[in-house]
Amino acid sequence: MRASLIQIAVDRDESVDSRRRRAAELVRGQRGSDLVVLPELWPVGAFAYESFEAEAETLDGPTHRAMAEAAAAAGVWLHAGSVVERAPDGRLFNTSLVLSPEGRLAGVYRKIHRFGFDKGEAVMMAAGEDLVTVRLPQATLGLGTCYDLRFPELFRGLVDAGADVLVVPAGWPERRRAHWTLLARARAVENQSYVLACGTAGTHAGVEQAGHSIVVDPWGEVLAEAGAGEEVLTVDLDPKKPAATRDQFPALKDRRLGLAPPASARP
Ligand SMILES: O=C(O)CCC(=O)C(=O)O
Repeated sequence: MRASLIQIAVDRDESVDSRRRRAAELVRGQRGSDLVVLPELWPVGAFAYESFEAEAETLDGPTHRAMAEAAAAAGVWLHAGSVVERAPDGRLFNTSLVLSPEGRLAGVYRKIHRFGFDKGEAVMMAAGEDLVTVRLPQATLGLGTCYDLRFPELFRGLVDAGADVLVVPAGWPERRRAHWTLLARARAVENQSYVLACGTAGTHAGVEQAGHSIVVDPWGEVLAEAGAGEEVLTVDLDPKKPAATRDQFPALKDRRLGLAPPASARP
């Protein structure tokens, strides 16, 4: 199973329309891959909070349309990264779209953990509530977005729902790049799953992006890692490897759920 991560540059000098056209062209160029992944909020920029309202799209908006056409033209499954979605009730969500090789909408994931503490995304956007997996012929994708990577229970929930390839689009800042790499490897090892973590390059809203998109196998080995600039990272995955790893080293079977709280915390 061939996966290509498109680490597109999100710089403040490029318009959203231009980047959307460029992203579509990059996706079209990935014919031969089975799965293509774009990063978080690449049309607008994950930190371009002042543009969120103006660039918000309905689910069937311009990014969806452009990406559906590009996925169908390339004949690939496309995790189209995320967009600022305006829901019918007016709320904004950080929403990821997965498209089939025919351009059909196969999955919608609204980011569950919003970043920013008391500002930015955390106050401007509503939180998703639902775990999302998407069944491909070769694998089951489990979806997370950027800051979600810090919350292991989300990914464990995805594994319990059958995921074996965890896909994490992001707009991760350079300043915390060491966390990005460490957390991607941790999520792969503890869940005995592939992790495809696709970030952005460039600088927008004064935030330098980490780049360094990374593909980790279910044993925690880094199969490929991008540099800082715009780049397409292509890697071949073995769809049998998550199950083989779980058979050979069956740590997931040793989970102890529902442990009692410490005696001192009991009423
Ligand atoms: O957790 C982090 O350090 C970065 C998270 C982030 O930038 C995001 O979720 O947009």
